Amino acid sequence: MARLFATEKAGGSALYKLHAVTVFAGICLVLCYRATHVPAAGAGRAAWLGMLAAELWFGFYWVITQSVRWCPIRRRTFKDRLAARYGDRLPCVDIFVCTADPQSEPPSLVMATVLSLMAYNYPPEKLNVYLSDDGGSILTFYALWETSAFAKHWLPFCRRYNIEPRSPAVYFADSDNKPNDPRTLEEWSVVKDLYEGMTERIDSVVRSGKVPEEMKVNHKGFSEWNTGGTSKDHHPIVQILIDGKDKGALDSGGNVLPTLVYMAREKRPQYHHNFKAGAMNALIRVSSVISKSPIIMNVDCDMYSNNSDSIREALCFFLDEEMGHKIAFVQYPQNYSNMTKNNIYGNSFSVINQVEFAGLDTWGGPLYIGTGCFHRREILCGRSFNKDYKEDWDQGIKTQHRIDQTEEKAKSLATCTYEHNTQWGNEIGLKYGCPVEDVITGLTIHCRGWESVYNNPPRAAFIGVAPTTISQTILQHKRWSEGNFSIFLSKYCPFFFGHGKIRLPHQMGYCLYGLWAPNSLPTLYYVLIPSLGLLKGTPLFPEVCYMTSHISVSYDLH
Ligand SMILES: O=c1ccn([C@@H]2O[C@H](COP(=O)(O)OP(=O)(O)O[C@H]3O[C@H](CO)[C@@H](O)[C@H](O)[C@H]3O)[C@@H](O)[C@H]2O)c(=O)[nH]1
Ligand SMILES: [Mn+2]
Repeated sequence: MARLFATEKAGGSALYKLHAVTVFAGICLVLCYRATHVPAAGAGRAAWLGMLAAELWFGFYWVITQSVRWCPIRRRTFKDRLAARYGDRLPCVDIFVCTADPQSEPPSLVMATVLSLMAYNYPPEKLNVYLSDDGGSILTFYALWETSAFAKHWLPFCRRYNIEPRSPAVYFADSDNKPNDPRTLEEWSVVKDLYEGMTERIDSVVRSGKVPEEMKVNHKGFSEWNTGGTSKDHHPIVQILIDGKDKGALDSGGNVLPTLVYMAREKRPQYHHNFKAGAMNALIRVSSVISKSPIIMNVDCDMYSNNSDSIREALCFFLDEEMGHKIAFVQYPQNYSNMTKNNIYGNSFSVINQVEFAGLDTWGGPLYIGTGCFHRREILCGRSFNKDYKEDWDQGIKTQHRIDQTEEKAKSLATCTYEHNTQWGNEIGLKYGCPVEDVITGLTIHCRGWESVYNNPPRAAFIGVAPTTISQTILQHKRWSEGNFSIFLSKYCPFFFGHGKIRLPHQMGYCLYGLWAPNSLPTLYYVLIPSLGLLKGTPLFPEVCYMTSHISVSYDLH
């Protein structure tokens, strides 16, 4: 049967290997020189040996990086074959969006993300969007309620004109998207006005910090906030704003709408909430009584969908007859739209996105990086690889139940104590206790025998907001370096934990990130000591000889 995706070697690999061989020779020569030219004691020997140690480290680290550079591959999907083979008989998909704070993550932008996800080119009755609000804020709930109303106009508009991207914020901000045809223009203006009206209302409610009383009568959900409570101390809240199974919930074009759910898990000061991993695990459970789709996709609230075909592309991997049964998750790259002119903080992750993840894909797949990722529910919940296991792509809750009963059941799954004495956060769901919960979760999935796939289509699937200041950048890098290093030092060290479970280059690939933090020490040494040596007149590098026309000048730094 024709494959649903193709795997190709990335171009230029032979050239790269040639280059790597020369670099390797260079490294050997440098180390040789260092080892054979150690100065006498007192003439800078300590500094020299330090240079040797740093160079040994760099050489070692360079070898580690070869795992992800040696033979990158590219994946290409065949959505037309998927369509021909399955038509609309596709699995249900649950989409999880995490937000934490209405002040630093403005609800109007979160809602643009939610709308872009609801508008996927996918049968709406099979789509369920969940928003987890770790801020437990009535402002975010209000914004989502507004969104549920606007979606009735936005979704049919997206479909009718097949627009991209489907985040209204981004779409309307680009004046090139303004249609010329007068009839279309009229509809465009109506939808744009509705969108701007909604955004203004949300922003003004967020600015004032409270929802006007007359708005609160519009939905029973607002009463959840009647009892007081703060963002760190409140009962669990689950509100199904749109029930996709309700035959009466239709958009303005008469089509079914995707299910839309608001969740704020219970928070109490005496219980640790485990940050995003805790929110994700609560979402896994809550969704299991509302939709229970076999596929779970998750994104950060600032990452809108830029490509409405991403679900179908991910399914080309999962539903592929030959390889699909091995694939646990499909990871898309993190792309950003707000890069500073010269990308001075290196936030675009071009090397990771273009090279390293494609390189990791050769050896068993990219890391799970917490956003823009499609998982199989069963595997995220702890299943180990077994070649005879057949996924039930039909699973999911398809019949309508009473909303209030479902909500009550869901709430009981989002309490602080639910996970006590269970394997949640350990064997089941995302792992707790690590600043990069995503990476360690992905590692355990790989070690349970599964593979992952990296999909980087020409049209970016997700676009987010990168840190824009040096302090935000440093904070983020500190968390990532610290998190990956703590994995390296823990019992999950890829070389030991992964031994016999994942291939050596795959272990090396994981360690590349695990060793980011210690890499800083030799780097610091290498930028500081030679400069100090220069001031003191201690040479740490060989003499450089210039050949001018006739005479040869020997140039020494001291
Ligand atoms: O207690 C919390 C803290 C954070 N979040 C959400 O988690 C996401 C990521 O948090 P953010 O503060 O934006 O961290 P980043 O450094 O941007 O996140 C990157 O790094 C994290 C750790 O590796 C991954 O989980 C993320 O997906 C990845 O985008 C956001 O949507 C937050 O709203 C929660 O839901 N609850
Ligand atoms: Mn972020």
